[in-house]
Amino acid sequence: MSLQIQMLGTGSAFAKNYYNTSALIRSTDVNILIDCGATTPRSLAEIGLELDQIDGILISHIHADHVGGLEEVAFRLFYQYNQKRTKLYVTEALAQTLWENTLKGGLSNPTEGFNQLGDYFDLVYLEEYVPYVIDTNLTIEVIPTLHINQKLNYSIFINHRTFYSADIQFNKELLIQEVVHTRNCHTILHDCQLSGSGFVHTTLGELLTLPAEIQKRIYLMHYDDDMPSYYGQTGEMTFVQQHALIDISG
Ligand SMILES: O=c1ccn([C@@H]2O[C@@H]3COP(=O)(O)O[C@H]3[C@H]2O)c(=O)[nH]1
Ligand SMILES: [Zn+2]
Ligand SMILES: [Zn+2]
Repeated sequence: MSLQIQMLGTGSAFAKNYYNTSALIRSTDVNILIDCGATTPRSLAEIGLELDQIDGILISHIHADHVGGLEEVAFRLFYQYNQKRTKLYVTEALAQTLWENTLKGGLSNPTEGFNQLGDYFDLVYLEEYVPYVIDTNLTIEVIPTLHINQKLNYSIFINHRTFYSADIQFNKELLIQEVVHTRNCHTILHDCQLSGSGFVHTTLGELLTLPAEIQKRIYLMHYDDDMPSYYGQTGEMTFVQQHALIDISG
């Protein structure tokens, strides 16, 4: 069984040298996208993956660097790919706000009679903390995490053993207790704000307070353009590079 994560982008919301952070889960049988920022369609084109080769899209939260490419994907699947549909993995609450507050303006179409998210995507509602089996080799689970006060946000477990933070404020207890001690995740993909105070993201300084044994499992993503100047300053953690493939089959 082959299971890999390919980073489509590794940059922060404001990075210009790196695409928006998003990832492709590539299993033997399916390709599942985690988030779809404004730059994600370009990154997919660069790796030669057609939109109709994506079996589903999982959304963490509705900031534009995570959902800004969804309108393009929806339109292109419909108009360029012969009304091809893909699955959208979301909690019901997130689906509601994703449509009402992000996509409705562009995607609603009175002529076609389109006025809901389900007119473009096959909605698969995820329950928080409930593993969802995509196929025999791939299970995903979303857990609510804190990013912006009172805004829906999810982090993701892949096959129980890989943790994808998406955008979160530092949560040391979650990482130590749940991610490492309870689940023994071998791979942790974590957002990382390199300078300044965190406020809505996890900072490099915060991640450096983790034990080395945990740092060894961490790939840093969602970084700013000054990332190269931090080489050698990330303890046991590694910057994941755009388009890099990480084997998570273990
Ligand atoms: O309360 C707020 C809300 C937002 N922001 C900035 O806007 C960005 C939106 O995308 P992001 O979540 O990747 O990163 C966020 C931050 O850079 C912030 O600093 N404080
Ligand atoms: Zn972001
Ligand atoms: Zn965000």
